[in-house]
Parts: sequence; C-alpha cells; structure tokens
Amino acid sequence: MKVDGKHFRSIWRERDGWSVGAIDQRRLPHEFVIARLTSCEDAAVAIRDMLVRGAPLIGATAAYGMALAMREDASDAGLKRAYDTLVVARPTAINLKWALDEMRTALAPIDPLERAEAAYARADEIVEQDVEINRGIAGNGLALIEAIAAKKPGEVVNVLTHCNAGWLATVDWGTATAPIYLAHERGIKVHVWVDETRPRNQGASLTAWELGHHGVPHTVIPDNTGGHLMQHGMVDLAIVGTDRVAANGDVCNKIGTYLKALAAHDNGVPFYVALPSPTIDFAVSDGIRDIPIEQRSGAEVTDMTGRTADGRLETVRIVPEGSPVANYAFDVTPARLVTGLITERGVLKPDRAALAAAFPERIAAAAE
Ligand SMILES: CSC[C@H]1O[C@H](OP(=O)(O)O)[C@H](O)[C@@H]1O
Repeated sequence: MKVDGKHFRSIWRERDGWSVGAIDQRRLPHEFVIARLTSCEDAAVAIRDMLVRGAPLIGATAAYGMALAMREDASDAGLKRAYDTLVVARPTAINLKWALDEMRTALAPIDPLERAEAAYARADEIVEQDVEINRGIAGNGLALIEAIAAKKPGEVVNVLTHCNAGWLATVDWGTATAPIYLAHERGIKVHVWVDETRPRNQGASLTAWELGHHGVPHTVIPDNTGGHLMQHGMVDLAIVGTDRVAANGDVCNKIGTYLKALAAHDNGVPFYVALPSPTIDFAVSDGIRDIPIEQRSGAEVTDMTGRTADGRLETVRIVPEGSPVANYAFDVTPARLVTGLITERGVLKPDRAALAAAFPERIAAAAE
C-alpha cells in the first residue's frame, strides 16, 4: 500500500535477485526502517522477534527463508535443517507450516543443483498468491460494508478491528483491512475503531499507521472500549484477522478477540473474520482445545516503548519489579460467536461443511 505516496509491500525480493527486503515493524510508527534478510537464520529471527508478523506475512517470510537456505545448502540435509529451523519460529499461525510444506513439496523432488532457483520461484508465487487472495477478500468483504452503507445512506459505516490484520500483516492489502481499503477507494464513508491491542500495540502502532497513510478515517481506542461502543450503536460491524481457523470454524486470533466477539454477540453486532485459505487448518478439529497458544516474553507486558517529546525512543517499565506476568499472545473465539468468514472464495458460515465445500484442497493438505 502507499507510504507517503510511494507503493510498498511488506516483504520483497531485492534487485540483487536473492536477498530479501522487509519493513521492520518493531520500529513503526516512529521510524520507517527497511531490514535486509540474507540468510535462513535472518528469516527465522525476523519471524521469532516480530520484525515481520501477521500470519500470511510470516508464511511469505518463511518461504523466502527457505530460498535463502537453498543458496547456503541445497542438500537434502540442508532442506530439512531449513524447514526445522523456520517451522519453530512461532507456533500459532498455521501459515508458517503451510508455506514451508509448500516449499518442501516443490523442492524435495528436484536436483539440489536446481533447488535455489526453484525456491525463489515458488516463494515469489506464494507472495503473489497472497496479494491476489487478499484482493478477493477485499471484494467479498466490500459487499458487507456496502450493505450496511445502503441502510444508512450518507452516514459513516463504523468498523471495529483488533490488532493488525492490515497490509503489514500480509504481503499487501491485508485481510481484515482489505474490504475497508476497497470501500474507502470506492468512496464509501468508513471509519475504523482501532483497538490499540496490548501488549505489543499492533493496532495503535501498525493499523493506525497504515490507515493514516492511506487516508482512512480512524480512532485509536483502548482495548476495553469496544463493548461500550457496541452498547451505544457506534459499531456497525467488526472485522478481524486470524492466525488459524480450525475445521469446526473456531478462530484463533490476537488475545482479546474472544472478548470482542462476546461483546458483539451480546449487542447484535455482526462479527466477521477475514482470512486467506492457507489459514484454514483441517488437521485441528476443535480450535479451543487444540490450537497451540504462543506465550511470549513478559517484557512485552512490563515495558512500553515510545517517543519522547524531543524525539528520542525510550522504553519504560510500567509494572512493579517482582510482579509476575503472563503474556498469552492469542485466544480462540468459538465458531458460534462468528457471523461469517470472509475468504477469497466468498463469505462462509464458520463450520466444517462450508469450509470443506469451498476449500477441498485444504482437507487434502491436512491429510498429508
Ligand atoms: C492477517 S493475520 C493477522 C494476525 O496476526 C497477528 O498476530 P501477530 O501480530 O502476533 O503476528 C494478529 O493475530 C492478527 O490478527
């Protein structure tokens, strides 16, 4: 999407043909810094430390990580080592394993001498596929926004979102934000309530930054505000992203999503989840029971980083020394609280039958 009038993606193959450029999302919104990944290890660390984050972008980064690995060691042992290094970088977003499985399927059968070139080609395909999928999500989600706009002509459609499922969470367009960007570009009046999303503040730091650069009206709110807004008719619909959708339609997403879904259900606010099909995991039958929830460092809770009045970046502690901290990075929203799944093949009911009918290839993948 646009940053100061210039088009950017979140990740790309550099002009040298082999290194990988990525926006360092840990530095936003205060600094726009481009990182250059030159090894498989660089890609794994970038995912683990959230230089790049967001399920589809994690997958794309891992794909390029495999390509970087094939430049280093294209043997069968090198292929296994790269897979094993990257697949453990973060545990919850299924897109990581999906992308690595796609790369291994493409590379294992071919001559090691041809693997590096083939790896970059397959990674490029995964990147372009993400952009195309998100364009599909944009169109299918747009219809939902248009339907609301038609019922309140001339008024603003208020959308609430949680965390960042924007173009920074994907290669481009985003998932939850894709319909919002398209609606804005089509002249529909939209406004976005942006959950700040503690503890890493992906909403305050990333979603607000994205929307601001694209000229989309938005308001950053503390995470606990959404229920109040819904009670007072200030939210027309919620659209969030996801890191993994189980076969039963349960949705794993950033911590706090479940609470937002409960508030939406209690107030009759439509609650949609936008996702690309690689995020569907038919190997998991019950999301609440089976999806692994990443626990991250307590420092993400105890510390806050911001910019001082004189422009310096500073990190301060906001929790007493010695107070124990828990930092669950995701939660799982039961399918019964989800109005619909916005995918590249339509808006689906959050259940196995609908997912299987729309994406039979994902069932086959899970069976492998
Ligand atoms: C389009 S996937 C976005 C998804 O990923 C985020 O998690 P993280 O920032 O920890 O990678 C969050 O769950 C978003 O909804």
